[in-house]
Amino acid sequence: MSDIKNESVSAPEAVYFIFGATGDLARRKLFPALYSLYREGKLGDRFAIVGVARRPRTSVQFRDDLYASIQEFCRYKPKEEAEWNAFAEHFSYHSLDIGNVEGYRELKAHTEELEAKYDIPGNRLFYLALAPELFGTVSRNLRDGQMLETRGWHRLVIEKPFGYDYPSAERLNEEIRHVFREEQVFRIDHYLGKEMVQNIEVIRFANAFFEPLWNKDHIANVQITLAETVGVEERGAYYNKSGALRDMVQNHMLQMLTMIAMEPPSRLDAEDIRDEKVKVLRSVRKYMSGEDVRNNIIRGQYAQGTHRGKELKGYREEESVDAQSVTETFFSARLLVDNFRWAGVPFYVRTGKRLPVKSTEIVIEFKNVPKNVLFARDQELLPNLLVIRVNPMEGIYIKINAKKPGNDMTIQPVAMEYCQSCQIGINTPEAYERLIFDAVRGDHTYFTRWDELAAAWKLIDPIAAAWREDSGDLQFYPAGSWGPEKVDQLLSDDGFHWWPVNGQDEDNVLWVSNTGK
Ligand SMILES: NC(=O)C1=CN([C@@H]2O[C@H](COP(=O)(O)OP(=O)(O)OC[C@H]3O[C@@H](n4cnc5c(N)ncnc54)[C@H](OP(=O)(O)O)[C@@H]3O)[C@@H](O)[C@H]2O)C=CC1
Ligand SMILES: O=C1O[C@H](COP(=O)(O)O)[C@@H](O)[C@H](O)[C@H]1O
Repeated sequence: MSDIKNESVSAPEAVYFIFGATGDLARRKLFPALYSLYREGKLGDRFAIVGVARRPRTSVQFRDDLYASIQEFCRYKPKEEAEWNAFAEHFSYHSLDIGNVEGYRELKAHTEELEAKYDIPGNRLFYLALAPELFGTVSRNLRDGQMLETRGWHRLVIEKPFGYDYPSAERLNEEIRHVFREEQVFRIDHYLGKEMVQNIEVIRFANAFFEPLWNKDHIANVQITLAETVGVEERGAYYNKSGALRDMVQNHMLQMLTMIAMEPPSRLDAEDIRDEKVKVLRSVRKYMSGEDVRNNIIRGQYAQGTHRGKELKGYREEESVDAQSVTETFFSARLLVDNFRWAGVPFYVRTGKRLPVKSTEIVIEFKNVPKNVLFARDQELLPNLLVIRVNPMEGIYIKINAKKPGNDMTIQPVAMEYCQSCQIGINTPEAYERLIFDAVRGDHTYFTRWDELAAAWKLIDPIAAAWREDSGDLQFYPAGSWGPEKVDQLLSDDGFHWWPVNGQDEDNVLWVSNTGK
């Protein structure tokens, strides 16, 4: 069967394999996503899910783990025993060491039984919730263990991080591509599954308010913030090698930037959209010298601090982190997109752990009207803002100037807010639900194509190289603060400042809002 996109509203019949089924990602994200899809009738009845990992586990124990995961992390809770059993019976567990090809032959026999039981025509989706070093081995052994010899489609879903730099990503890609074609590969960036990231296209291209203004003539700067309150938690060993640059910037931050900056695609088709995104990444100015990197990028690491009265340790004291580590837990940059649309418009990005709030927001700051307008003579006009709230609040916020009621011409900024999460709940459906559903239907739109990924690494590698040469620019910031002090200077040098996130200023004063908050 060909690997064509299936537009139907429910998933085609398939066996889903979760490699890494005993791991954290499966427990916190994948099982809950599968249950939500089931509850919404999107999986139908003809499906099977096989958990694969090394440790011995019976299918009954596996279903107990599944139940615990749904109870803790899923937005739906099991209703009654019969309903739960009807779902859980689709799950089974297969213990296998990724490197052992014999194990795949046993898996094949198990899968064929499931396909016969549920009348599934050989469609197989392999989700690799595994360390990336194992991707190549799994791909090879799926082929050598004859797991790809059916008449149905075969798709591979892979998690980030995809490589450590461009050369390692290319090697990884080669290993996978010996077995799977590009159109069979779905590289996850869960930010692309978020409601408001997908909404960027609609906000931009379906509004006469914004579309004509979306360029250097009308936009002064763009600010993308991805702030987290958490530290590295128990992922110190992974994070210490990755840092914010590889963990967040190479993927989520650049993906949001491309959605904001891309040209309208000729069709709303996965390949057309991804073509436009690649063009943006190729237009982002590369910082090749140490001086360019120092002038445009700030990296920081959290030191001891406090958050809401709680004492927090510094990064170097975290579990599995080297006491001399120079890994950045904070990144901020002035990025430039050197094309006709964006020439000269700074895109300021910042992301960090142990910041004061959990918030992902994109602020579009518009250029001001000419200052000689009569009423603006003796008043400082604030710029118009469009704020796209991505996470955890979801919505759109517009700030405009209006006359203050009264006899004179005093101008005040007012806000118009569409708070989506207040109305329909946060992140509904969750990113992983959308992405699993898209992958099983063969829709690549919100997955990263290889050339996108390659272009992103080519932007990141020179920054990492400059940092390796000179770690002297690492700035420490107290946990619970907004990062190194210098991060404000990045904008003030250009005559701008960061807009507060979550609609709050530093003293937690809410902005004017028509929702009455
Ligand atoms: N956790 C998260 O929130 C996120 C994770 N990711 C990525 O997802 C992937 C998985 O992460 P996570 O779940 O946290 O990792 P964990 O360490 O929690 O789980 C790893 C899984 O891999 C299995 N495994 C490891 N080696 C083998 C092997 N040789 N043969 C068979 N199974 C093996 C483990 O099974 P067992 O121990 O039973 O052998 C376990 O199920 C990683 O690439 C990570 O970067 C990406 C975004 C977020
Ligand atoms: O991919 C990752 O993302 C999370 C943040 O995701 P969010 O959806 O909660 O905003 C981050 O904590 C983690 O370090 C990173 O690997």
